[in-house]
Amino acid sequence: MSTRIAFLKGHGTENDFVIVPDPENALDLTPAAVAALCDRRAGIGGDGVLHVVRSAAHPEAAGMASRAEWFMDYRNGDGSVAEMCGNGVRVFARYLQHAGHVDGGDLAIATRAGVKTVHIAKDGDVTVGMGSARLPEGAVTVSVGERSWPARNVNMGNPHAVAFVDDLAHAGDLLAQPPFSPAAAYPDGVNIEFVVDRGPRHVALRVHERGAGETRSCGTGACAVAVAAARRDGTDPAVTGAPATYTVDVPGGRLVITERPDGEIEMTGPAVIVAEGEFEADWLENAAR
Ligand SMILES: N[C@H](CCC[C@H](N)C(=O)O)C(=O)O
Repeated sequence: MSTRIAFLKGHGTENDFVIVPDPENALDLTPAAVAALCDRRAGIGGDGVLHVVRSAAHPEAAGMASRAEWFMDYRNGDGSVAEMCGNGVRVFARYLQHAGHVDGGDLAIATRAGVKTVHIAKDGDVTVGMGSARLPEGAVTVSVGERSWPARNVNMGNPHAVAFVDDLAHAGDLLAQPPFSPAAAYPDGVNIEFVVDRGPRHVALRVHERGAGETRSCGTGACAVAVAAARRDGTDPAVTGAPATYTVDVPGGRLVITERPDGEIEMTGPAVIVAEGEFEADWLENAAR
């Protein structure tokens, strides 16, 4: 019997993750190993992996170790690396609390998009300081079948194209990534959100995520949608001087996004640890071949 490796399953509004605690960064989590873990038939299953590493033990996070003890080494389910995962940070914080590494309240987590401040509330919700959005210039178009829409290019540390549509069904089956143009707008790929209105400052989305396909929720995507909606609605906090709060319904639940006049964006939503277990190191090695 080979070494057994501990894992947990968690989700944030049904964006689900395989959590792999590895404080000393001892595991060689190759893209193939991540894809094997995320395989919903032959593996554990998930939209991505949250590799839990002490910041001081990871070359990409050592510089943040004085500000954040833990580094979220996030991987998409296809094995690719992404700069940031908003639902992932909430679940990561919940794991740190579950494992006894932190109490509730305030903590900081290192990510590839910098150190994020997190608050674990007593009511179970987790709030993440997501930083501010960048809005690259240039028109972008996304298409599904015969339909095309203008999209807002929003970067939350990772790239998003936000399209406002009349009906979320117009996004089709989202089995493949919708075509976008110009290709140069997103040289490293893109997460594409389709958005409808549900009421004043209340929207709903579907999303095709880079490296994961259609997911039940995308935290950075919900932030990108709130930012795009505020620019559309004339509620841009940098212009009005007042915070803009949007309720964003995702297929897996509800997120609340507040953008402040200084540009800082906060996202609040649930985070749940569903199960924990072990897998055989030999299994992963063979599955990842
Ligand atoms: N697929 C995304 C990363 C995960 C984002 C999403 N799960 C979130 O909660 O922000 C990307 O490649 O940029």
